Amino acid sequence: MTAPAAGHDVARLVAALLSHETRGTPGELSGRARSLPPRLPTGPTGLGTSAARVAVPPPAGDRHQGSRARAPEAPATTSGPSDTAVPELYCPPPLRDDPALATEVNERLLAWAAETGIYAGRLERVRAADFGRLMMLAHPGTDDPRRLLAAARCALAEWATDDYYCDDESMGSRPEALGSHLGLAYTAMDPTHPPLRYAREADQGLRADPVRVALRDSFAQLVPYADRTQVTRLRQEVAALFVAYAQEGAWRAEERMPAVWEYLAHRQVNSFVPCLALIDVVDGYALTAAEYDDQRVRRAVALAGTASTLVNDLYSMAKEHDSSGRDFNLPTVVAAEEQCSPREAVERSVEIHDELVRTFEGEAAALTLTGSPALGRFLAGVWAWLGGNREWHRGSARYQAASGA
Ligand SMILES: CC(C)=CCC/C(C)=C(\C)COP(=O)(O)OP(=O)(O)O
Repeated sequence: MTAPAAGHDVARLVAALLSHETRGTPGELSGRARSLPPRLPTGPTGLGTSAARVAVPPPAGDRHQGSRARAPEAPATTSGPSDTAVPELYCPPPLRDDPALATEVNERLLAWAAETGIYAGRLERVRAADFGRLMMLAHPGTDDPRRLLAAARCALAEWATDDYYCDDESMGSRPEALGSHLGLAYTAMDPTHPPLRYAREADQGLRADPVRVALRDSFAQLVPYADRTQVTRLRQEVAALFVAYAQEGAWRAEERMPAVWEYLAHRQVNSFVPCLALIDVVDGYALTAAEYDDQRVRRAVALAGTASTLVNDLYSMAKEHDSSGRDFNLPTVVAAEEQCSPREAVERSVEIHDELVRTFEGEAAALTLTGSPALGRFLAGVWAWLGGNREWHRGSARYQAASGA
């Protein structure tokens, strides 16, 4: 069964409820959520599960609520060919829509991208992709553009690593250079300590490439907001992301389509997990390293990270279809393995996505009951991130037009 997606009408209702009534306990909040229209997923819905629901985080201050919500939402399909149109997904709605805040973050991000040199000559496409809007939608717990920008810089630097080194030949990606590019990119996040006689060259090497400049600066600019354990956590997630970029490069070099299980293992790591890892940083609190590393929490984050990235697979299919044909996404991998039609592969991919989201929902709700308040807040932030991520993907020009940003 595919659950209906909640739309802006429900999101506005939630935002209104939260803006006036969020002072209660998570339990009270869940009680209110129960009285909302049944289309709003807030936690497990089976008998006896009402106490174990994910409490949605309060949206940031009133100035960004309600009145600036977007006009009626677009249909839950892409404008691509019908066999790649995206069916409804089991996913929460975005908790806010504040175009002014999105634009502010987007413009600041553009200025930063221009300083670093990433996407030179393509900044208009970056503007149109509207990563500021992604941050605004996915992090409803703050309306501070500086905090949203800190996360946006990291995301854009990670995206640029993918575009420049892995995905996009028109941006200079070369399969044979992938390993050496990723190796040096890592040093932008975790500086090398060369013997003195090589220090100058090493420094010049870091400055010579816009992706390295962007990665280094995105980490440097986290410092006012993130403690050391949070920075270490992000570095670890991005290092794993780079390993998965190399994995994808190997499939290209081998001209091999991975098995579905193998692709899913990959997409857990080549995923938006680095974005999820910054949720507490953006919202101004710190989940302890011990809780983030708890295997149950890692599992929940991995489930959400994979699901949110499968949303990317579904919405970027049309763009990837138009590219060199060397892009991987779940429907393509499913179609190859199951020898089914593109439409059937999309439907199977949606089932996989929905299962992951439902599993996250149930397990996060249980963890919220047993973990610290910070963990509950973090998991609610992940849930909100899922809703913002899906909303951005279905509207972003990045997935409507030719690739490049
Ligand atoms: C923001 C971030 C962590 C990005 C790194 C991983 C990444 C580029 C994705 C998860 C998106 O996947 P894909 O390479 O398919 O991206 P596009 O469809 O080209 O946007």
